[in-house]
Amino acid sequence: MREREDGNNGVFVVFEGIDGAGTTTQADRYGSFLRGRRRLAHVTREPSGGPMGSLLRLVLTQRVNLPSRHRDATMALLFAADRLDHIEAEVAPHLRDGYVVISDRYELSSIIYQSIGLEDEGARADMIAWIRHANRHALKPDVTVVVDVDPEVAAQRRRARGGASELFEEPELQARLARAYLRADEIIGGDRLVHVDGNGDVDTVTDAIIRALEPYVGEGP
Ligand SMILES: Nc1ncnc2c1ncn2[C@@H]1O[C@H](COP(=O)(O)OP(=O)(O)O)[C@@H](O)[C@H]1O
Ligand SMILES: Cc1cn([C@H]2C[C@H](O)[C@@H](COP(=O)(O)OP(=O)(O)O)O2)c(=O)[nH]c1=O
Repeated sequence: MREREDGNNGVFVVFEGIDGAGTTTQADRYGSFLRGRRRLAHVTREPSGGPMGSLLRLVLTQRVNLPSRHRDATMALLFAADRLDHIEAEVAPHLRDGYVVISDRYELSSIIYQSIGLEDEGARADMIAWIRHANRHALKPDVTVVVDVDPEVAAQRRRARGGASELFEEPELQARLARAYLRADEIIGGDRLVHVDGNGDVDTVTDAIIRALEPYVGEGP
């Protein structure tokens, strides 16, 4: 356990990937693995369960519609606001208490999803810089795990999971998102990021995640 400059003792881990990559499954399993090793672990997700996160869930399920002209920017601002609320209400208090906090999605989702609609490289780079600026007060994760999965595999898993499809769940868009996640290091160079192949069965992926995170989280209390 480390005493960080910001007074947090815990470790902040983020799981990222396209829809159906298995991040929810793997975040839960990693939390259970840590608890089995007698570590304090708290699993959470974005959009959060707070007021802005609840509004975002209504947008994602298309029960609330945002103005179409600046939808990406509006979404990025809502996600950034939800993130600050999530940190203050849930992430930071657990880190202060020494927990490993595992968030299913965080800033990288905003960077990738809210810029993917821009075809022009320059316009996309500008948008990413603006999103990062909007998130400048958000605590940096100690490590982000990107669970890379072929879009066809993820689509199959979403079908098996069932439920209504959400805002971003179109095959062509998901394929572009998968390519963007593979290149995440180029986008957020400097931040600690590890890639794990998420195409295997659940246990194989969990084992790979445990190995990849060991240098950052450790195994013992
Ligand atoms: N490695 C895996 N192999 C097969 N099915 C998986 C795997 N990981 C997750 N699933 C299943 O795929 C569906 C989507 O997984 P989920 O964890 O909800 O994905 P995400 O949170 O990334 O959208 C769920 O029904 C889950 O049980
Ligand atoms: C946190 C975050 C999520 N999202 C999107 C990604 C997902 O499509 C959706 C989260 O929905 P969720 O139901 O959690 O999807 P999944 O379990 O499949 O990951 O919100 C953004 O576009 N920007 C963000 O900053």
